[in-house]
Amino acid sequence: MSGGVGPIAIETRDVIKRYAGNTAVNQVSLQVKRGEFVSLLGPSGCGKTTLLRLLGGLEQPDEGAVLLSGQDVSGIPAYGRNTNMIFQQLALFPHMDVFNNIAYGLKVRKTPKSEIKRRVQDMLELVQLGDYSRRAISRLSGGQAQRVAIARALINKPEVLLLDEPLSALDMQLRLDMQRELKRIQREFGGTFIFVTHDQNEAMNMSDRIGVMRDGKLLQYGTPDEIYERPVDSFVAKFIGDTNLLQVKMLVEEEGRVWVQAGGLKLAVRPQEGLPAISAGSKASLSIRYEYLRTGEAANSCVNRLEGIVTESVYGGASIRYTLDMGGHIQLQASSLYQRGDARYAPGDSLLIGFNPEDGLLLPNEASVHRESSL
Ligand SMILES: Nc1ncnc2c1ncn2[C@@H]1O[C@H](COP(=O)(O)OP(=O)(O)OP(=O)(O)O)[C@@H](O)[C@H]1O
Repeated sequence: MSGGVGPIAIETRDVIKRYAGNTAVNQVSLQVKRGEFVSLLGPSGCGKTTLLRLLGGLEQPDEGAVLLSGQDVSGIPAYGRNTNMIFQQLALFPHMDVFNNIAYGLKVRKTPKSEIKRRVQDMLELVQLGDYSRRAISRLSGGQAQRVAIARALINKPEVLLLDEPLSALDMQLRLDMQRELKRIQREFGGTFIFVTHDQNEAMNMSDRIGVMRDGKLLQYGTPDEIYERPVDSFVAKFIGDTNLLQVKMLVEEEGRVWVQAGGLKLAVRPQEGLPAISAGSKASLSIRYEYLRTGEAANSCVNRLEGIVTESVYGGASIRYTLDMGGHIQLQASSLYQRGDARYAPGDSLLIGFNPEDGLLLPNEASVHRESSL
């Protein structure tokens, strides 16, 4: 298989899946290109696993269609599709060694022995377990077992590999290592991987595109940059990264700026491209990422300048996070890059903070928009 991103590998069209009165997946349309690494991200119960199982044929849609390489595969069970799945419980065969675990799919298909040997060896090289062929499964570390599961799932060259939180049982350091490993394996193998996680950092670290889900809906589908910088609503803004969300009232739009009011504060923000216009007098959310708020000297040159009282100061090595009381029950958090010798503020200090119109994002309050970033 060649690397790079190609035509659409797998796709859902308005897929709906219901369980006894509960709509687990609600009209989801998703397109994943060949060679992409896509994560499905969202809180517990939002429908990620159900969507993955629909892609893999472990569930069938009540409405809508699933297409694999342009062919409608709705109704075709998992064994009839050229997809494969890895679960959190890796389900390796404990009584077989590494070789036989990986070879299993080929043996079932009665592949000639010499070919099995060659392809298992290729897979062992891919996952960097070249010398582990005869090792018992019980004698593998957590990370090695993950690699065996990946090799076993890839040996039949599935068009799409579906991964359901396979790293969530690993401790933090190993989990970070395996994130990098999975990306490397995906690049070398050149396949299409779809990965379910509820960990936003994991999704950001690994993905070409992220699908953010909530209540069975795909709220937004885009690159990590798009999702972080242009979230479609306040839920996505808060779910990915740290952000201040202020309830604001729209005042007027003038000279390319929208003036909004939050408590006693009047703030200028840039009108939003690609989002529905919010009319004067109505309510919206203003999202300002912690790191977009400048503090101290740096705030002086900002269009919006505000004075707050520090209520908390948390030292994080490379940065400091301040919590500020802005009066009128408004609290803001600001994260400043920190180098030894920089000014530091303590609880009780007054601190000037600021941001420019382009660093504030006005968002509709509800998840009332459903936008897919253009492919
Ligand atoms: N087999 C089933 N029968 C009944 N309800 C189900 C079934 N599978 C899932 N659901 C329901 O569908 C909804 C979506 O579940 P799903 O497992 O897809 O969510 P998820 O986002 O993967 O959650 P988690 O991160 O907790 O695994 C939930 O309300 C769940 O209870």
